[in-house]
Amino acid sequence: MKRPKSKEFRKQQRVSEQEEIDLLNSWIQFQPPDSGSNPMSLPPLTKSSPVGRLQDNTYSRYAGASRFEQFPLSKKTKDALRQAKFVVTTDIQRAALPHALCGRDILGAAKTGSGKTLAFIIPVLEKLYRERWGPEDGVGSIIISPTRELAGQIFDVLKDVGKHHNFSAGLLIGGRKDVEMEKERVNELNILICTPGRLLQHMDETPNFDCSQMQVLVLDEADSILDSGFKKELNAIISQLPKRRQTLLFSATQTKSIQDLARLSLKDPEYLSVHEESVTATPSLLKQIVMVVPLEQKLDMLWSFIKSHLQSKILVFLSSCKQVKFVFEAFKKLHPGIPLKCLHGRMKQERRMAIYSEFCEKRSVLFSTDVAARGLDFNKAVDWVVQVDCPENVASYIHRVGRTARYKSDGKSVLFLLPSEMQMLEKLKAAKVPVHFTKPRQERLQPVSTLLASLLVKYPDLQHRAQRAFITYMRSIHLQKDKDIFDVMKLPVNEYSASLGLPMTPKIRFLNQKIKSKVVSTKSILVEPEDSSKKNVLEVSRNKIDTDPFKDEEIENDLFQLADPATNEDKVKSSEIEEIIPGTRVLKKKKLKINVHRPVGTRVVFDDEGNTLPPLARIADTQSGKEALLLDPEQKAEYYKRMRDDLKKADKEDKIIERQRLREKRIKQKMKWKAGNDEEEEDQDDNSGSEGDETVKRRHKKNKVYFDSDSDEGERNEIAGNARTSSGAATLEEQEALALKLLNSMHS
Ligand SMILES: Nc1ncnc2c1ncn2[C@@H]1O[C@H](COP(=O)(O)OP(=O)(O)OP(=O)(O)O)[C@@H](O)[C@H]1O
Repeated sequence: MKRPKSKEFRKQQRVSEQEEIDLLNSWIQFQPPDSGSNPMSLPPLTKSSPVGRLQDNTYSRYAGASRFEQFPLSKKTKDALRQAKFVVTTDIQRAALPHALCGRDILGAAKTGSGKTLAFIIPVLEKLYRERWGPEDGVGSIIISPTRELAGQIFDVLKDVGKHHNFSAGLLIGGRKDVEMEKERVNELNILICTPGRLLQHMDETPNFDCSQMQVLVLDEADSILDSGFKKELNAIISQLPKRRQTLLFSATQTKSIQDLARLSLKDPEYLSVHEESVTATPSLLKQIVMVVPLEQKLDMLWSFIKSHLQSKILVFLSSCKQVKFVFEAFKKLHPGIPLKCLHGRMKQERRMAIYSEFCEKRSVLFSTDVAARGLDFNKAVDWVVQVDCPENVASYIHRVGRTARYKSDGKSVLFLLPSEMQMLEKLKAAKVPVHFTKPRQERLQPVSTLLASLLVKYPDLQHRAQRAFITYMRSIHLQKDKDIFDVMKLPVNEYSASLGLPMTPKIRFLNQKIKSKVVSTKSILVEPEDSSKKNVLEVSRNKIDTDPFKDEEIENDLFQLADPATNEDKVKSSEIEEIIPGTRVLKKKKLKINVHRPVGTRVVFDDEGNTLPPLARIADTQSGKEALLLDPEQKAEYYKRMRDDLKKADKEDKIIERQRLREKRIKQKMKWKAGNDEEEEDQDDNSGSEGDETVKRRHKKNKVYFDSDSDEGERNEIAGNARTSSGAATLEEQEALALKLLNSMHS
């Protein structure tokens, strides 16, 4: 009984769909926007204006319309938009939709969080609908995103707005294990949302993968995809796509390179930069602060910031995976009183997605590489974006801060600049980014470096992470293109290393050890005795939240003035900055000093007060008064011989432990590798750490060798001071006992 009825119903539906499509086509063609015009300049229709086919067989104007219902869109799309509470268009939607619906190529630029996703999702759905695209037609549209998370987010929007359509869509991103299943199904999918690497993998490996009929190509974050990082992949992809297609490019920072665009063979593209006339390049509700923070104070500043914003959702950008891992692990051990998370390109895809979703839902701090810099629209607003490391350029800055203050909501951001990076301020100003330059409140800083030093003593793994974080940071600065801003030779290497809690500055082999450390103000490093560190940890976490060096009212007044180091009352000269901001590592009474420049292999000996003793003083201890000064030369020689023997013995023991540790590490890594665990690839280059696509991993593999050597360096540094001796086959327990003994003897 039901069958004929449903057949009839389907037929009826087909007829009414065809009628709707005919109407839409006539409507679109009746009064298309002039080529080269920006529909934003047209007066909007009133809310009560008649829409669609009018009585005199004409159609209403849709160029310049400001409500979705006024556009020639299918009922299915309009219903979904209404249900998702999308009623009024944003500027970029108002500008782009009329041209896109006419089938024109578009190069669209609009501020972050201004609704670019809908500006391309709607035309994709409408084009395929009007073409009556079905399962048998295969791939009709390809949407490319630079990161997996962003691809996932676009997929969610597509599912939402396209829920009444019958298209099949697939999310093709790297890091997913079900690639074989994907290969079986990919030809049945109508809309592909993908990262470049995975798409290329299908083009290369999937039998009969066919996109020769595809209609619309979209590049979200187009400038990033057209960038040299994805050049090869994109060229290979484009070469397999039909020339006759519509191409839509969107980004908050658009490419203007003719060369880039030529690769895409755009046809008379419409350049729509809707906020070009705007006074600012960033969202108007975004309050932006820039602070000069010396490298060795960055973690103190970050810690203080987190401690004073425990009720906020904070996104923290660091320049490499290894830095993210180190800061996350170290701060987690210090229990700041707010959940901490981390996100970087070396994590398993499932975990990345889970962390992304958790951060959408909960108040927390997310430490991230640039993998979260573009496009992500965290569900519940991000309160603060903190850029601990300077972004590589202004575009990157704009995308990072754009994770807050999205679509009518407000937000705040703070950028830590090194004194040597002050040029960035000029560049931001030139790019119409309104930043407020402010000085950090030194008296309210909560130093964390000494706590880190204690943690590193307690957790050798963390020390390893700190070394890697140090090396990758140095390398990231070394590799930055903009040498006006980034100069590795200007970095206070030793102070920075000490601020991470490292007892010694790791060697930086890639610089051929050319870095000369600037005048080292603190020649000694501070080490807390273990129990005192515990006490300090507790004290820090108990600290009151009322010490906020970033108080918001400070930035309210002249937030929208461009900070001008030359005219601003906070006139900044690098030399002055160093005066303004004293070193953090102020010696405190009870702290112990260890001379980091002591000869290799020298043991540090402490007196009852906890002060370090030079070797002779140790002998003097056993003598009294003047006698101590008149030491018998023979006695002295004998003492030194004994000491050398002791050291040799200790070195031998150290060496055994270290070899064992390295062996275990290698075995562990092998097992991990065998198990196909692609997470936590410790020895890989993660200098950018910002990519989520496996293509990018491939790209980085070249560097892997380079970084492996850096890591070796780190390892060597860790064991610096230990003489090389033959290996002994001690058991793990014995090694541990030995290590414990050595540690105790060092601290007793
Ligand atoms: N017309 C609209 N009405 C209400 N909300 C909208 C509208 N268009 C988009 N939004 C919302 O605005 C937010 C930002 O949109 P979207 O992520 O598309 O911005 P974007 O311009 O792509 O940002 P980015 O440059 O960072 O990628 C989203 O939460 C989205 O749901």
